[in-house]
Parts: sequence; C-alpha cells; structure tokens
Amino acid sequence: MSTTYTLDTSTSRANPTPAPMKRLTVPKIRARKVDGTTEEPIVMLTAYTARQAQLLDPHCDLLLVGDSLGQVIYGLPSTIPVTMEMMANHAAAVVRGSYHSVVVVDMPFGSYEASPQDAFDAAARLLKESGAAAVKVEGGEAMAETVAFLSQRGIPVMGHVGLTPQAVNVLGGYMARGRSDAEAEKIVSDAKALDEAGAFAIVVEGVVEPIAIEVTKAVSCPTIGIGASAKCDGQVLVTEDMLGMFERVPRFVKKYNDIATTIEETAKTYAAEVRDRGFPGPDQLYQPKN
Ligand SMILES: Nc1nc(=O)c2c([nH]1)NC[C@@H]1CN(c3ccc(C(=O)N[C@@H](CCC(=O)O)C(=O)O)cc3)CN21
Ligand SMILES: CC(C)C(=O)C(=O)O
Repeated sequence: MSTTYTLDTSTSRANPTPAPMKRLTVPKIRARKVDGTTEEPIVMLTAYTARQAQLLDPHCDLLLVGDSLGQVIYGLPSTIPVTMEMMANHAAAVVRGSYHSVVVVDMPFGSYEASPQDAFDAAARLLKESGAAAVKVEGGEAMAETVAFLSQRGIPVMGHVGLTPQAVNVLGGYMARGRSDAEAEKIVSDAKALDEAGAFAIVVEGVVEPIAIEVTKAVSCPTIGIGASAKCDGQVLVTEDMLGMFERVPRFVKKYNDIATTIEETAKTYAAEVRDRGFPGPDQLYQPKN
C-alpha cells in the first residue's frame, strides 16, 4: 500500500523530496560496507517529531527515534523512564514526516532485556504502531541471542556498544569507555557478537578513538560513531545538540548552530510586541465584510 502525500511545493523546504520517492532500505544500508570499507559515510540524525523529520530526511540515510527523547523532549533525568508509548508515538510521527530515510526506533529500557520473546513482542509492537523499519538495542554479547532471534524473524536490529546510556546505573555515569585494556577488549568482543548475530549496523558511542577504529575493522556491518572516530562507517548526533538547543552537551557534540539564541530572541520580540500592542497588526486581523 502506498500513500500519496500532497505538500506545498512553493518552497524547497516544504517538500523535502520529490514524492513519492522510494525509501532506502535496511539491506541497502548494510550493503554500503563492502569488504570492510564504506566509501561514502552513512549519515544518521535523531528525529522525534514529524516536522523535524521532514526537514532532516532529505539529508540523511537513517533517522533514529532515540530514547534520548526522554531527556531532550520530556525533561527526564535519564533514558531509564522512557516508555513504549513515547517511542511508538514519536516514531509514528517521524515515519509520517519522512520519505527517504530508514527510520530506526530505540527499544526503551525494560522492554527487551529479559528475553528474546519479550524483545520480539515489544519490537513488533513498535514497528506495527509506527511503520518504522528497524529497532535499536543497547548491549553486546548479552544481547546477541536477542539480535539473532529478532533478525531471523523479520525485525532488523541495530546494535549499540560502548557508552550505553540505559546502563547508567551500572556504569555510574556517562564517561567515555575503553580506557582500560579489559574494557577495550570487551567493547570489541561485544561488537563482534552483535555482528555475528546479524545486526545490520552498530552504534559505537563514547569510546576512545583507537577502539572505535578497531571495532570498525573487526565487524562486517557498518559502525555508526558518536564520540568515536571519523573512521567509523557513519556518524550520528542528537539533532538538538547539533542545532545548539542546549547549554550543556557531551564533549563529542559539535554545535553547528545556536538555535537556543534564535528562540530566546524571537520570544523576546514577540513578548515586547504583545506588551506594546504592536501585535497583532493589520496583516494578522480579520476585517468585517463591507
Ligand atoms: N541531548 C542528548 N545528547 C546525547 O548525546 C544523549 C542524550 N541527550 N541522552 C542519552 C544519552 C546520554 N548521553 C550522554 C550524556 C552525557 C555525557 C557527558 O556529559 N559526558 C561527559 C563526560 C562524563 C562525565 O563527566 O560524567 C563529557 O564531557 O562528554 C555523554 C553522553 C548521550 N546521549
Ligand atoms: C545518541 C544516540 C545514538 C541514541 O542512542 C539516542 O539518541 O538515544
């Protein structure tokens, strides 16, 4: 079933891609890495809303509905309290707002760790309710069985190793990983286990650069780095971090803009116009029939 969307084409921003355009697929993303190398790096950004997805979609290969929405959208202290409902609803919005990118949805903490069966039920629900193409799970060797179970039953899985934020209570914070030999070896073996289990790509977050490079060489599927290395097969950032929405961001963030200042200044201008009765003006008012 295909749906035709009608969008205002008067500006280039309104219509992100010439619709209908065929979406990229998980196998096409997986196939970008050939014999250990990815010629053109894979571009991923987070998206949580339909309009955000529309604007990002033409520039990305993958859109991640990250559980970072707990902090970024809901003001929660960590990703631990994020629910299935939040993930399904935001993922559905992102699917509706995109035509081109593969949409990946994070499985929230508690929905997948206990057993492959639990993980399948939760993942199937997320895909049914949102139309997303794949899920992401945190963890390495411990999740390999689950990754195999899902991917053999029609659910593509993206892995996530290194700094895994859902393990904040075990790790004790959001520090970079892989500084000790034991930790470095564990990250590499985790990534290998996910690769062998059939993960179609693996996020490598917050690890020292040599380990990110070693992981990228050790696995057959593409690695997507965040706080990792430019030598990963792709990169991801939280969109709001990239845009400069926050004062405090992880060291690995490059702020490409300063949207927070734009929002503050716009709100200040609006407030001043309301207070001096400059808004609404003639252009914003309905005149009676004459
Ligand atoms: N906005 C946002 N961006 C993210 O990248 C992100 C989220 N939220 N939420 C989920 C996780 C949490 N992440 C984080 C959060 C904090 C640090 C951080 O502040 N790290 C410190 C060093 C560790 C410390 O001192 O505790 C740093 O300087 O990078 C890193 C990753 C990554 N993810
Ligand atoms: C930071 C990315 C990789 C993520 O997992 C998220 O947005 O939750």
